[in-house]
Amino acid sequence: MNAENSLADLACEACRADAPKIEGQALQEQLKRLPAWSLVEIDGVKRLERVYTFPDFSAALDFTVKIGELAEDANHHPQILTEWGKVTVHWWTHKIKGLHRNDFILAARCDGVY
Ligand SMILES: C[C@H](O)[C@H](O)[C@H]1CNC2=NC(N)=NC(=O)C2=N1
Repeated sequence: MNAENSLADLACEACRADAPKIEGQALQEQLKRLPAWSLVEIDGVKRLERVYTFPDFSAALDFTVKIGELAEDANHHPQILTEWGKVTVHWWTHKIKGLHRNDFILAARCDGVY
């Protein structure tokens, strides 16, 4: 069982506006558990990013629906860009304008349905 799978199995917690952001060394440690993901910063907000590739638009759309369903199940939602052959997913926690443990859990769950 690799670290990524155990990450996907963790429970998401209801995120509060005063929840601590994951930053610094803790952020680097969590990133190691998501080798296919990158850390990006857009408009001053750190996010997790992965680009998934597919044979066509239909497969990309099917994956998009799966991501939407796991997001709804967790009440934690990504930004998704769906294109022909590509789905770009960004995770961050809007309430804290940064990264929360939930974002790492959901990113791992996305990998689980890819
Ligand atoms: C009211 C609802 O629970 C909140 O707006 C949830 C919905 N999904 C969410 N998703 C993400 N990524 N961040 C949030 O802060 C967030 N908040």
